[in-house]
Amino acid sequence: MADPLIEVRGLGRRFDVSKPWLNRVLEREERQYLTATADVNFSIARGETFALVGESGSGKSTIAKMIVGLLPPSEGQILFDGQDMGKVGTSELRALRRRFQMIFQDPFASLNPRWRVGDIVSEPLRTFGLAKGAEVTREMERLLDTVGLSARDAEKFPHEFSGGQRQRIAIARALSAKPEFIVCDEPTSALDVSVQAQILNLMRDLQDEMGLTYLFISHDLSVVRHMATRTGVLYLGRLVEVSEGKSLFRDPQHPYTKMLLDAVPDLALSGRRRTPVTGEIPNPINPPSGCPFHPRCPVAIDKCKTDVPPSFQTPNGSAACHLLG
Ligand SMILES: Nc1ncnc2c1ncn2[C@@H]1O[C@H](COP(=O)(O)OP(=O)(O)OP(=O)(O)O)[C@@H](O)[C@H]1O
Repeated sequence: MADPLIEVRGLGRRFDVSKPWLNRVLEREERQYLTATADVNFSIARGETFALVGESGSGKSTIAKMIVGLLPPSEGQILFDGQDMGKVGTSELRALRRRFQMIFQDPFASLNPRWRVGDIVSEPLRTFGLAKGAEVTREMERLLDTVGLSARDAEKFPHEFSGGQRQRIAIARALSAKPEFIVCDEPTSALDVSVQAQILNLMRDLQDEMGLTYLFISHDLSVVRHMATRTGVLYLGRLVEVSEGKSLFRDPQHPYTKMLLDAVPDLALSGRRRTPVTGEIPNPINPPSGCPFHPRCPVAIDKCKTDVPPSFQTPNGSAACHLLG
């Protein structure tokens, strides 16, 4: 990819989930680690919406948090505009931080309930020195207008708004830092379906107007189909398939992607035979050897039990499956 804004290389994160020291000694247990993500690689081009999709616990939020610097990676690199985030100094990091923002699933939790909306939205303007004096108010009111709210809303508190309006406030706040890249972690999954569509359309309009780049995280394939320019499918912390545009939905390559799509009745099968959803997601503390999907895979071969599959080129992207090699 020419000139990606974000590059993620070999990104992994483990969590120490050991019992307290005394219990370990008494029960003769070793320390335990949970692998939330392992060897994740992808790039996001400027102006693109890269979606990460996967079931609960597949590692979506962990990746999002590492990218915005809320969680240090256990291994791998994150490059923002060519700069290795793990190697930049504090002042450079602060300057870079302004350029990427995050929108969370629950806007109520991410908005300070004791602050008025005007202060919430204008705080990044002051923090990053983007406006001074009367300019701050003018810019804050312009941002409220941009997201479909009004200047009168500036005096209110977050609890006076509906869920959709609160997400608009969170978007205005994110935009006030004048970011290039926004990580959207399940931004509409707490909202009613009709409100979801309004927020998704607002996000798309803002992207067109401002040339924003999105990492869009969702477990909802219908939402991903609406938003994504490219989609990555996560299974047990590993990226199993990446595909361009709508091709993931028309022509999925990885057996897990097929199973995931087939679990959604509204998504057309386009002539494929339905792959039945079988088995449970394994425990990430003790993941299967080889391909993590092999215990649930209807077409697994012996090699899948022993060897982690590399990523192979597919007609519209790549997929990590031995059968595609
Ligand atoms: N702080 C933590 N300590 C221990 N385990 C964690 C921690 N954070 C996440 N995990 C585990 O890491 C794995 C990935 O979690 P993550 O929240 O990234 O998944 P997700 O795909 O975002 O799921 P969801 O859609 O439910 O939020 C899960 O098994 C989760 O239990």
